[in-house]
Amino acid sequence: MAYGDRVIQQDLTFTVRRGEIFVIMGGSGCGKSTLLRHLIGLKKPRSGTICYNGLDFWQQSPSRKRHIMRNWGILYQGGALWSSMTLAENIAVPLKEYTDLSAGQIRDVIDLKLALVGLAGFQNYYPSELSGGMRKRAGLARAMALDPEILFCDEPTSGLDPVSARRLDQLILELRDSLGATVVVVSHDLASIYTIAGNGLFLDGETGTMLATGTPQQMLDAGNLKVGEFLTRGRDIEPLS
Ligand SMILES: Nc1ncnc2c1ncn2[C@@H]1O[C@H](COP(=O)(O)OP(=O)(O)OP(=O)(O)O)[C@@H](O)[C@H]1O
Repeated sequence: MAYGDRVIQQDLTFTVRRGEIFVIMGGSGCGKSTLLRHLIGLKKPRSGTICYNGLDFWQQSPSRKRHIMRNWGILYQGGALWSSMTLAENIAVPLKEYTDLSAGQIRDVIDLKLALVGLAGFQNYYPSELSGGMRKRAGLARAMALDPEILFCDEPTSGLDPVSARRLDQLILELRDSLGATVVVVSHDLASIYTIAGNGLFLDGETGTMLATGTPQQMLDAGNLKVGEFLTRGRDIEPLS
């Protein structure tokens, strides 16, 4: 992965398994968001391949790419809702763009998705009328509008108070369990990582590559000092040496 001549990360090899919550972790500026941009098809890797269900994404035709992307939901930092639209209108956008549902059916899906994230009855609220946690949950409802196979979340708990953050973690776990979605999360929130992560990887900004992969415990057990410091900071766990 590179911007111009500057290589951000290289030699990344990992697999996200269906139905798991996979967390991309690492310190500030190491390239987590850049990796996410590659995974959601916004940026082409300088070299190497990114495969979905065995298909090399960048080798696909534009229509096939669009078809693959139709099965993704994305929760951006802050929720990224359109401020001039109500929650119902926000969630209706992908439904109108990608489906032939009638207005009544779209209303039903909106009601369902808002109920799923604990926002039943908030259809006519504008994002500015909601708390940060509610905005994230509304963003999640929009990301889930098309019943995606893969849900990508960029720092979902950033900017939230601890109670809202843990509620969002629980919601992500529930969505994975009830809808069977695969979830890929960028996070450096330790409480969140230990709550939701099945597997993940640790990116290092200094060496520009991944230092560990696996469950958080496996990453700790692998004994890399930087990974150990990251995964035990502020916790009552002895850093590995
Ligand atoms: N559009 C861009 N053009 C050039 N360089 C960029 C661009 N976006 C990010 N970078 C650089 O790439 C590096 C990785 O950035 P990135 O945002 O992916 O890191 P991050 O791990 O997500 O950081 P943070 O945790 O602080 O959000 C940084 O040095 C950043 O300055």
